[in-house]
Amino acid sequence: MASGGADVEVGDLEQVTDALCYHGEGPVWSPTWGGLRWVDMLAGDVLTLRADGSVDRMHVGDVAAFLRPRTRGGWVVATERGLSLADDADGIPEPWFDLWDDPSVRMNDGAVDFVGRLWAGTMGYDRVPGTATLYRVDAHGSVEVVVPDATISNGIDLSPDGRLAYYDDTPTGRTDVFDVVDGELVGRRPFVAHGSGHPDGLTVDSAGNVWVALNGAGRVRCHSPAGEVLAEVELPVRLATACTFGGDDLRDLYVTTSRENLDDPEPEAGALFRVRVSVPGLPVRAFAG
Ligand SMILES: O=C1O[C@H](CS(=O)(=O)O)[C@@H](O)[C@H](O)[C@H]1O
Repeated sequence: MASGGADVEVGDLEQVTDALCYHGEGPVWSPTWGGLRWVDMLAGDVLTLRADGSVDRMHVGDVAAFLRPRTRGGWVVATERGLSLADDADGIPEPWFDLWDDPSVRMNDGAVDFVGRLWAGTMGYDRVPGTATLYRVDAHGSVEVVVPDATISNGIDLSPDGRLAYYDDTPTGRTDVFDVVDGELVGRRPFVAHGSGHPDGLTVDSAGNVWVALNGAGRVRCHSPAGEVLAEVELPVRLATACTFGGDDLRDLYVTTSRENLDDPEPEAGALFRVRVSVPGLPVRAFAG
């Protein structure tokens, strides 16, 4: 079931795939690969939705955390501790470099900024507080720590003018917002405290609204730039993990789901869902490396 507020309307929810994933995450719409790709994160697989509705699966490593197109063609994928690069859309990515050695920490969600740098978030397999980091990686592979001491570095995205960055460190129960000044994230403050569910992936639409997947609460909630709730998409499964806009007009909101660690998953847990919305998303930003 889906419901919309005055400024944002949402249509009926559609199940796009069977429950193909153990832990679906990281949906990205890109003309580079002709539509939607997402990950079955802990299987280390990247899935591609073809125009006829079929799904291709490609194994890229022990973990496939998130992916983005590259400006020169091909794509980048975050694996367990590093980044891999492919030169063309359907090419298998080759390891580029690892960011750390510690096997207790893995990649999680990420994004690309307006100048083509990659933001790569991490988490400890045991979710030890303070062991996660948000890194920034430039086109040449130079790495900087942007947010230290997080616990589950999760969804991150920018406002349409690039001046704000919204960020989930899941166990805080909040989405926070930073000012982006000369590419640095400064002035961190709470944007929204979510009453239910765990803030997971997020995406910002072309009006600057922030859509947050609430893992455990089975919904995606749309907040205005002022933080008010404008709309909500309710899923038939508890573990809603991430969302992105796709389709030719960028008005299809795709939502990934999971059955990670569930003893009693719903039959649809791990499926991909889609709903039409009245406000389009923003085109994907490609990695410059
Ligand atoms: O992004 C992720 O988030 C979840 C965190 S939670 O379950 O919502 O608390 C985590 O379980 C998952 O492994 C990770 O990919």
